[in-house]
Amino acid sequence: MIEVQQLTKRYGSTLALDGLSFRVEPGRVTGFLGPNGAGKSTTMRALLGLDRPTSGRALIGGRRYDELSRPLCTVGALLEARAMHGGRTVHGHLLGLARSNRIPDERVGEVLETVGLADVAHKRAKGLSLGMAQRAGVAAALLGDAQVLLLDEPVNGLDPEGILWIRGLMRHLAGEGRTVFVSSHLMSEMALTADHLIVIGRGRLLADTSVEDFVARNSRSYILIRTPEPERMRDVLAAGGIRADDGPEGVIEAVGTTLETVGSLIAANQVTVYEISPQVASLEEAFMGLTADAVDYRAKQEVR
Ligand SMILES: Nc1ncnc2c1ncn2[C@@H]1O[C@H](COP(=O)(O)OP(=O)(O)OP(=O)(O)O)[C@@H](O)[C@H]1O
Repeated sequence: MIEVQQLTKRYGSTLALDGLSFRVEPGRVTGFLGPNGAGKSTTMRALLGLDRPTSGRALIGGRRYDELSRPLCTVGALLEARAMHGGRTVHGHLLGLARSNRIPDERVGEVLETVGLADVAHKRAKGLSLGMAQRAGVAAALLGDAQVLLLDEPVNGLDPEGILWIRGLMRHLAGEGRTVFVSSHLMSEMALTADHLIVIGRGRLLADTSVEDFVARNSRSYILIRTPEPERMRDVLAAGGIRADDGPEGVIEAVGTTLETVGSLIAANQVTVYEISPQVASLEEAFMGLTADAVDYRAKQEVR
């Protein structure tokens, strides 16, 4: 379990985290979402003892990172894929990590198999593709067989096959009862992978919700109608008990109805229409709506 309590981090005049609190439960994949600069990496770094919070606490299994006796066996983390020294082999890098954490040498072979790098284990890090480096980073995170896993943008640099693999791996690890906390700036990716979502913006909590609820609340569907007779169309819809919202560029959005119902009303009342089509607002749009203020704030800050 991960607990973040009233976490605040200030870098000079930048307030990166502003009293952030949330918990990440075991047995499920929790997506950590926010636009660029929201504070995701800062939170992860605070959890891993790489950044000292200005105030508040970031705990793993009830302890600060620097209080853990065998950190790698408590929390496995993937932060920066290119963190390996270019001259070392993947095998050498993992062996060094294993030995400094009192993890048996055999474990290195096991994790290399798990991430599909057994064949390139003796290649130097600088010769690896970004996708391979990402897999090597995942291998390091798995090395200590930790109950808590922190993955910062793990799909970065992976090809479609790699993306499917990492999704499957995260689900598998959560299925084993582990706490899996994964950051991303893509809502669509998280909707496919995560069970639960923590959404932040400007270092503050914006949402703490199940993916199911987020999808149910934000997948807005409607029938788009483009017509040269908007007033008549509105009257016809109102007479049929259908709500009509104003869409962009003068279109009408009929909510809570079907294409068939609207089509029949149009035919029965002989309204001229240029377009009638079903629409579903994407999760990405819903996410952008939720975080819009946070993004605006940053843009304004940068202009100053
Ligand atoms: N070492 C640092 N010194 C100064 N400011 C920093 C430092 N690290 C982060 N920040 C600032 O803190 C804020 C949060 O950054 P952070 O990297 O945590 O966001 P993020 O959500 O991980 O973004 P991204 O998706 O772009 O990685 C940003 O405004 C960033 O510019």
